[in-house]
Formats: sequence, C-alpha cells, structure tokens
Amino acid sequence: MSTDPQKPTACLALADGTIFYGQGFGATGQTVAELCFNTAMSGYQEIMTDPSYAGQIVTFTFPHIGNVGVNPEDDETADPVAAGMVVKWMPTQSSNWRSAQELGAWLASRGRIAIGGVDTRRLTRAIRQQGAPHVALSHDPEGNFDIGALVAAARGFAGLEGVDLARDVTCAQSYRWDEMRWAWPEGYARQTEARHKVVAVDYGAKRNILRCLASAGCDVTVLPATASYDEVMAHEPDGVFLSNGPGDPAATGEYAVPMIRALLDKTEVPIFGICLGHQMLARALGARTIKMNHGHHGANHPVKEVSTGKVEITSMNHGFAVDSQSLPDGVEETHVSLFDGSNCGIRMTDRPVFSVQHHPEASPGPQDSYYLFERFAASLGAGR
Ligand SMILES: NC(=O)CC[C@H](N)C(=O)O
Repeated sequence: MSTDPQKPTACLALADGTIFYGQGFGATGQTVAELCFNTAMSGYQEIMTDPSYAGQIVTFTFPHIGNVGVNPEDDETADPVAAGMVVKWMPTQSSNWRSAQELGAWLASRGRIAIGGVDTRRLTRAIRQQGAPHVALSHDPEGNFDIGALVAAARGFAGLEGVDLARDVTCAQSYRWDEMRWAWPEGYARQTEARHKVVAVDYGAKRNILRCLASAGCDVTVLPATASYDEVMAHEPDGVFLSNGPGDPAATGEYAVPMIRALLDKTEVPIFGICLGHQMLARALGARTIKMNHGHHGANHPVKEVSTGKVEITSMNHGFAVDSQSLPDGVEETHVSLFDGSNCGIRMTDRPVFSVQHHPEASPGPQDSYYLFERFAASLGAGR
C-alpha cells in the first residue's frame, strides 16, 4: 500500500487519452467498459446491482456515495453487475441502521473496482460532449500505472453496439416469484391474491419489477432470456412480461424478437415490456432502435403521457432508444421524454400490448409510474 496520501491509487483512462487520477476502493485490478453517468441522489446499491448496467462503469454525479453502506435487502440481483464505479468523494464510514457492510468491502468481495476523488463534473461534461466513452479503470494500491497500456485497453473495448449481454445475466432456470413490495405507493390497494398467471422473460430483470408484478396480483413464473414461444406458452400465461436488461436490443432481439413476434402473431396474450423489453417489443412490431449519445441514467427524468398530458418523474437507465419515426401503423407513441423528446412508451391501438422505456419499479426513484403495473394487471381480465 502506498504511504504517500497524495499518490493516486486508481486511474481512469478514456479512449481519447484523457486521464483522471484518484483513490481506489473496492477490488484491485483493471476493467474496461463503456462509461455513463447517473444523476440519482440515492440508491447506489440498486444501481450497481441493476443487471442493465452490465458492460458499463457508472459515474455518480451526486457526491456523497457510500455513506449509508450496503445491505442484503437492496440488491436488485445477487451480485453487482455494473463493471465499476466513479465517485467524487471517497466514501466515509457508513451511518445507517440498515447498513450491513461498507461499500468498499462489498465491492471488493464482488470483484468490482471503484475510484474516488474524481472531478465528476468535468468527467460528466466529457461524457455529454463526446458520447459515452470507452474507458479503462485501474486500481493499484502501489500506484503503478502504465498509462499507454490503459489508453490502449480503453481503445480496444468494442463497445455495446451489437452486443448481447442478456445471456450472461439471465437466470439459468425458470423459477416462481411471489415476494411482494415492502411498501405500497400511496393510493394503491394491497393485492393479496395472485389472480393472473404471468410469464416474465428475464433479460436481466430487477427484483423490484418482479415484486411490483406480484404486488399487482400476478402469479409470476420467470423464464430465461432464450425461452422459446413454446416454452412460454407451455405455462398458459394470462400475460407475458418482457424485462429490462443490458446490451443492444438489436443483438438480444436476434432470439427474443422471433419469440415476441410469435406471441403477437399466434396469440391475443397481453404483453408489457420495460426498457430492454420495450425496445425489443418495438423491434418485434417493426420499429427501429438507435444508440443514444450518452443515454438517460437517473431518478428525476420527466416523462409525459401523451394521451393525458400528465408528467411523471421517472427512473431511467438506457443507452439505446426506440426511434419514434419508425413506429408502424397500429402502434402509437404513449410516452415521451421531456428532456429530449425521445420515445418513452408505445402501445398497439387494437390490443393490450404496451411497453415503456423508463422504470416504473423505480428502485431507486419515484413511484409516479407504478400505475403501469396495475394497468397491465387490469388488461389480464378478471383473473382465475
Ligand atoms: N435498463 C434497460 O433495460 C437498458 C436497456 C438497454 N440495454 C439500453 O441501454 O438501452
């Protein structure tokens, strides 16, 4: 361990040669990924364990990260999935009654590298200006860095376009889910009966999505990402849910889109998709998806529901988007981002098939969009 307090023990190299030094925490070693920034002021543990972040390092624009520690209940999946984290201030000792472990120890035990002491405003401006950069992040307690090799490693990262990561993060086998939310958003009744049989296809599903489905009255069976049409229909579902997940919807869609297309062609089953599920439903309907400059990642993104004009404050985490210009006849845009006008929701006009780009399960984030789970449950009929 270096004894010089000024000597950097971590280094973040952008592919354009820009270098950020800081103090390392979590695991030691090196990782390469795409870099994004997240503006949420809380929920760093949920963000780090959201499977949608596979292949990405997250820069937190909120400066106090780590100060409430981590706990087993707030994991969105079993392990952190984001490749690493960048923060402004080194985490202080955690102070919260729910804290079971310090953030640094938790990251170290899960092989995830973090760097603190970075000018995250400057870094965020760089991400906005150049688009999500490819980076290499190195943590060496001795502070020995081969900058040329790090920049070369960042340049060597192939990026996320055309990459299917859902296969890496999906479940190995199907399973039932019956845990409900711990708290209900204001104004919603607690459902006690699982009345609707729902198959949730797991492209990297967050646990709170499954809790929200169960809480809206769904009896949930989770299937692996590569489940075929026949495997889905063998469960005789009243509805099918398409989850969030990492990577490029075009690549994941190579196997997911034919399954979704078969559901649309051969059945009348209601479908609800979130984020990657939304993007792949749109592709199955004939629309295009595109890579965004630096994407949307945060917990305060305003989204307008087109039919009512109502604005929801939403949780967001995506780097690809549905091109609303490419929506075919019979599919309408239901939600739109008030930050940049990008598509945030679609529906088929003649049947209960709909999806959204934002995250109605929040975790972290506001609860404004929870009604979408109730809307899905209502589309499943009176129940069994
Ligand atoms: N949260 C998600 O499902 C992300 C979807 C997709 N990987 C994207 O980045 O756009």
